[in-house]
Amino acid sequence: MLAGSQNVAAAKRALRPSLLAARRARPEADRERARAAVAVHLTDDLTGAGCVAAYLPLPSEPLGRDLLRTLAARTRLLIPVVTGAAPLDWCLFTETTRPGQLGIEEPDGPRLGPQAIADADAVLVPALAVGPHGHRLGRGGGHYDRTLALRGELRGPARDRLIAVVYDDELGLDVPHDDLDRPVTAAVTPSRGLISLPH
Ligand SMILES: Nc1nc2c(c(=O)[nH]1)N(C=O)[C@@H](CNc1ccc(C(=O)N[C@@H](CCC(=O)O)C(=O)O)cc1)CN2
Ligand SMILES: Nc1ncnc2c1ncn2[C@@H]1O[C@H](COP(=O)(O)OP(=O)(O)OP(=O)(O)O)[C@@H](O)[C@H]1O
Repeated sequence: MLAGSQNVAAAKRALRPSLLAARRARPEADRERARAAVAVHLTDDLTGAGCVAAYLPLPSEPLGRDLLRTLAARTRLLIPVVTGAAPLDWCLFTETTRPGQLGIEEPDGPRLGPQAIADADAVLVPALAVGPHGHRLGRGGGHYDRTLALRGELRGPARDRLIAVVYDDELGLDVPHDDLDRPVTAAVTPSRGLISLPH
């Protein structure tokens, strides 16, 4: 690894604990308000899509299962499955789920293969923070970076719809990044709504 990317990795590691602690400290009523607001911002925008990739949220993330149910009724909704240090695999959303690797729930249905990410018209991406130009801080597995790199290879350079879902105060932070990071093109927050991010 280059010295520069080692510094970036260390800077990312240093940022995560306070962001995770702030999420854990959010009262359930705030989380519920955030999930509901994000659903309002995304519903009309995404229900016209033929296929959307999202994720089964952890309790502290500002995305709710109600939005996933609404989307699944109207679009093909892809949900990730962690398979190790590789691009994420994908399943269609199912109401019943089981615990997967890393404590994240995963759907019960057949695996579609990592290349299914190329089918999505828009991708909802989990993040702990997002910079002003779309650089995102994830949980550190590199899962989404690998996945979005594969999507870029399969789809080519056309303008993409990669939407990070974060709380208001997590957008616009100074997020360290290197060449492996795949910037998102937009972010949604409870109060600010859906915002396009310039590269
Ligand atoms: N909802 C969701 N799904 C996702 C991600 C994510 O950030 N959020 N990931 C993004 O790449 C991948 C999984 N990466 C993960 C990396 C670390 C932990 C983790 O530290 N889990 C803790 C519990 C965390 C909590 O409750 O806040 C644990 O297992 O102790 C979880 C997922 C794929 N699926
Ligand atoms: N396209 C890639 N190919 C191989 N390794 C990669 C790729 N992208 C990132 N990585 C590696 O994955 C590790 C974690 O990266 P990083 O800290 O950016 O994860 P993250 O974006 O926070 O996590 P996630 O994408 O799972 O939300 C780093 O060691 C990084 O070098």
